[in-house]
Amino acid sequence: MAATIIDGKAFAARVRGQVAEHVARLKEVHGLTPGLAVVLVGEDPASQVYVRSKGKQTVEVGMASFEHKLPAETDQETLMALVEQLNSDPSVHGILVQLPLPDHLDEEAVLNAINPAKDVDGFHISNVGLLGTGQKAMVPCTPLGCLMMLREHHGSLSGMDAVVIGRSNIVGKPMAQLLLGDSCTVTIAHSRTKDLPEVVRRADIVVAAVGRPEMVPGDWIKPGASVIDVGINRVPAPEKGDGKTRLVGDCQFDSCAEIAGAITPVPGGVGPMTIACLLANTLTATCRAAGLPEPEGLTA
Ligand SMILES: Nc1nc(=O)c2c([nH]1)NC[C@@H]1CN(c3ccc(C(=O)N[C@@H](CCC(=O)O)C(=O)O)cc3)C=[N+]21
Repeated sequence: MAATIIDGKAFAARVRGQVAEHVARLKEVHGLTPGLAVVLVGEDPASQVYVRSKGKQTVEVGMASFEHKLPAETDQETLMALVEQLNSDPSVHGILVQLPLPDHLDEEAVLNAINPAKDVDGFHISNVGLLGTGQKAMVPCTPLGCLMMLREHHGSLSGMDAVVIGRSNIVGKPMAQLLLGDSCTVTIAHSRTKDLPEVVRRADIVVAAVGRPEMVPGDWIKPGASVIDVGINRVPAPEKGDGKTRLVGDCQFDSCAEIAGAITPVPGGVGPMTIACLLANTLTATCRAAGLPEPEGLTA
């Protein structure tokens, strides 16, 4: 195996350490405690696990954590009213509404009701526009975490060929904007892309964000390229026993690791960085709201 394994778990722990230092100083010097509110509608077990883990890490870095669990049948008005309440609560600096929402709810309307300054997911239309025009925005956590790992590994990304596989609003599109902001030549590939293997073979940086288990094999990868695997797919693992599952990414780890220069594992890669960046964004939102200088190295 030739590739450097980018340890997202260790990187995320360092980011949380930096966040915790800033939080301690905010408390001591300014009497400010950053607060993150997470809203979960419904009882999806995977979502509950993520929300619990976010809440635990929020408290560990010294922030206040507010969890709002609403039943699956919650109506639009009730959810919008909760968002309004959090918007006007001075102890809440960041708001995250866990996605996906149940089908009967209007996701776009809910996300756009969040005060953009508290929009730590970066999904509000004005943050999307700010990012797209290179202005100061709240940046989506997963792409921000991917960018941090790439910058750490490469230093400058200027002039590199980057291929983002997947065009979602949560990962693919903002990832492409961030890479463009760091002067990569960016291609966004998707399900209709002609000759995807050839497109991917041109890339110095591959970001796989499609949600299809192990769809990128090693022979699509240019030797020495950096592979960032955003996929978190739970698949059956009969070898572990009846009904057992395991997590795999969108890339075939072993074959890609033989050819790549660097690769993120699943689990232990992008996932932990996503949560660390959520905490970083909450810190950033708190500093901006208070008119204080932003933490260095924790923003795009
Ligand atoms: N508004 C919103 N913002 C989100 O950021 C958001 C969301 N909704 N809905 C759900 C997805 C999913 N998500 C993950 C974060 C961390 C891990 C993570 O840390 N995963 C571990 C493994 C966890 C396990 O073992 O299941 C890892 O990759 O090492 C996974 C998934 C954030 N999401």
